[in-house]
Amino acid sequence: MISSLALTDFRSYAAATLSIEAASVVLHGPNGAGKTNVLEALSLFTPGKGLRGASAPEMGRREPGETTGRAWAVAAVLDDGQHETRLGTGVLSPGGARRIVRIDGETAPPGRLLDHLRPVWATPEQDRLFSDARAARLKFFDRLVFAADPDHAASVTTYEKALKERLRLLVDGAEGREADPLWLDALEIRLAESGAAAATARASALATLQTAIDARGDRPFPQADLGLTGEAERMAAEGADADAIAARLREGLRAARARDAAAGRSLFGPHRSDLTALHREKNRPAAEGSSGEQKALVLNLILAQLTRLAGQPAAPILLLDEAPAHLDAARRAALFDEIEALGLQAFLTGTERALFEGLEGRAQFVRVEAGRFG
Ligand SMILES: Nc1ncnc2c1ncn2[C@@H]1O[C@H](COP(=O)(O)OP(=O)(O)OP(=O)(O)O)[C@@H](O)[C@H]1O
Repeated sequence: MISSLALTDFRSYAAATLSIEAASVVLHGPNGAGKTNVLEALSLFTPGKGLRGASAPEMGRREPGETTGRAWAVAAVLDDGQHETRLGTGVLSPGGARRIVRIDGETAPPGRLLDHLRPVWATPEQDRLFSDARAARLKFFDRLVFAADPDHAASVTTYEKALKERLRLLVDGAEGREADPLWLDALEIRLAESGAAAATARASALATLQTAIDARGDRPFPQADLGLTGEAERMAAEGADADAIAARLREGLRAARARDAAAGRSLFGPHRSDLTALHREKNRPAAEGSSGEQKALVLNLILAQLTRLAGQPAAPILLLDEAPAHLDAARRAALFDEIEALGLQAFLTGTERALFEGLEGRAQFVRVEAGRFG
């Protein structure tokens, strides 16, 4: 577990350290105190832009009137009972855009963080996940896939880059500038291969998550029947191999060229897939549910994710922003019991300590105020 955290010029924190003594940590304090900033700092111990999807310069502390974020650092000690690992990330110069990662003092590729820690987060933005825009939902799901299957991020990045290039060529072609047909073919091959890999990883993650949801029963949250729209994902779920899926994607991409060029958008491919969920008990689409119901479904999905990650060598940690929002007292209590039963480390935020009554005596309570720990 993480045994200490140090923030230097990160968001609202000039210099703050927190020594962690319990598996669960409750951060409570008024609005704007800096609670979410702590979760964001912890979410940077995995590749990517963290829980707010922010850029590195945004995270550097700015005094009123300052336009450039300072050089910042987040450091943690990970203690597995046998030995300690020091994890660090930050930028070295004011406004620096590239965050670097250090493990035990050595600069390391961000992907190496996955050998040590797998943060999973739930934020208030997900309260309407199922009625939100499709792209946000797919991104959420891709992150769940990636946490257990790091290659998935590379497939998605390769795919998205090639998709942009293909569209540029097609639009250029439509405007009369000659598009190199060989280059277009090459891009579509790359799209088909990375798209098939991504769809296969998604289908397999979906099956594992559904099994975990089913095994969890309905404790403490309602269950979802998950699905993925998208032809490639359907083929993968039915057992088609990557070559067959890639061949189908190539065919579809080729057929979509004229339409994409005219629309100025890429209308075919697994970037248009979607995660669907049915509230099992009510037999209704999750999208029709209230914020509280959607939150409960998302939390069940996140708990299922944690169950499947628990089998892996790198420890999952749970970051729950505004955890008690939308949850009634019974669900809150059940959530706390569940976190303890999973034996994982969790960081929870909320404005009132009283909302975490069920964790009194079981968690470490930290008062946060104006970028300081009380
Ligand atoms: N780069 C930055 N430099 C300085 N302060 C920042 C920076 N980025 C954000 N802040 C400040 O951090 C504070 C927000 O912190 P945070 O979102 O963690 O609050 P919170 O305790 O989670 O609040 P809430 O309960 O409203 O969600 C704001 O006061 C904001 O101005």
